[in-house]
Amino acid sequence: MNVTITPTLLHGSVTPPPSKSQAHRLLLAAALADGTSALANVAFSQDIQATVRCLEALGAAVRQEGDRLAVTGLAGQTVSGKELPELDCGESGSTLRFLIPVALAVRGGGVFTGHGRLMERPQEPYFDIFREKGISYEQQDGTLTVKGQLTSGVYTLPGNVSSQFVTGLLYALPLLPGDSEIHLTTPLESADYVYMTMDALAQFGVAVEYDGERIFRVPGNQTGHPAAMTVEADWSNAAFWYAAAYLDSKLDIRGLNYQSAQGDACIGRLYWTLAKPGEAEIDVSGCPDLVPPLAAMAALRGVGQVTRLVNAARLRIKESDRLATVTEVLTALGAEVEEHADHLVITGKDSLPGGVTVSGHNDHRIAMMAAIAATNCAAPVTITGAECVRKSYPSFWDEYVRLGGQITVSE
Ligand SMILES: O=C(O)C1=C[C@@H](OP(=O)(O)O)[C@@H](O)[C@H](O)C1
Ligand SMILES: C=C(OP(=O)(O)O)C(=O)O
Repeated sequence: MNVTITPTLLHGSVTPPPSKSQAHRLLLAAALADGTSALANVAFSQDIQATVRCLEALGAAVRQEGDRLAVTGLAGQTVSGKELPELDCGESGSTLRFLIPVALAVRGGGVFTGHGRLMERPQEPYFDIFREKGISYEQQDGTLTVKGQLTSGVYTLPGNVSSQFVTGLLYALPLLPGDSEIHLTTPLESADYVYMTMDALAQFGVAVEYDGERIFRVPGNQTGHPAAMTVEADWSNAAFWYAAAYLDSKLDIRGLNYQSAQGDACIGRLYWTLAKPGEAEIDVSGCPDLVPPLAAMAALRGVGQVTRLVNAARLRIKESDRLATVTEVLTALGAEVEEHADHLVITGKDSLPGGVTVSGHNDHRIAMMAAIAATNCAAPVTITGAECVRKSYPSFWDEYVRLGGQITVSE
């Protein structure tokens, strides 16, 4: 699907969709608990559909009524069958990395498949652990099979490849009979995502400890208890509407929790950082998903205003190489962006020429960035593969139109 945008500012009120990261976490905790949990305000983005499908494949029962889910957890159930479960993770890195250790703990392994770029995204921190612990793994033709007995003990891994490995272990290790520890060999990046994990586990009565530096202590033998939870609005996707507002759209962004555990809530603070004149440097190691909206803001910050988005190496291993795709798309629109190995330097302008076709790179956050930057372009912008927003925000284009955005859709 191609979307052609005739540039116009947006106006009106908008409530961001339910948080994808929080929904993944609550679903996992519910699926491992010893009873039926009630989750409200769940949106069925492709990534959440992937997590639901995989949890069902592991043996949890999920019943849907509108945006509510009743999830009956696995704890205490005897899962029949010796076959390894088949887990189709779609394009969701969270689903894959959260469920690899969980599948080992509850089913002795699994056969994981993925689409798009998913199976090319790194899993080495797990593979290194598996070699040390005698768990077999084999990756070929887009399928990853893991098999073995996960045992309690010390798990050593880097903290700067993806926090998703730590989250996966924090779900799996409490299920084992003995106590475990996670030792990080490098500082933890995206730390707020791990705090969000600990928060979700705590809601279901599972306790883990973090020293704030390199060590997690995870008591074993923990069974979570069911809970009733409502998924918060998504700060990572709210950031695109913040970017639109920064670029002069008149938006009332509603429904957000300002005390949220979502690290991307810092977009509120970063908005004001970019509103001040002068060179700005933003360390994005804790909030990598904000780079596309921040880059759109920086590109239109005002003539000659320099913004540096630093500590961004991990952006290269997302749905696309986001340092390359942010640079390519914004440059095509007429922005001034320098791509470096682990950072971007963006020099602001007052408006962009547009008048081009750009690829969404099968990356929801790149397509949404282009849509927001297009509000400040002089000539129409076409985004190819625009349906990729479904990964986290299926209603994005409907909302864009509802807010006055002018688009035409073609195949
Ligand atoms: O745990 C999560 O929900 C996520 C963690 C982050 O990944 P990294 O920890 O790999 O940076 C983030 O980019 C991703 O969109 C969601
Ligand atoms: C990187 C993302 O998700 P995941 O790693 O779960 O695929 C994202 O939503 O931007």
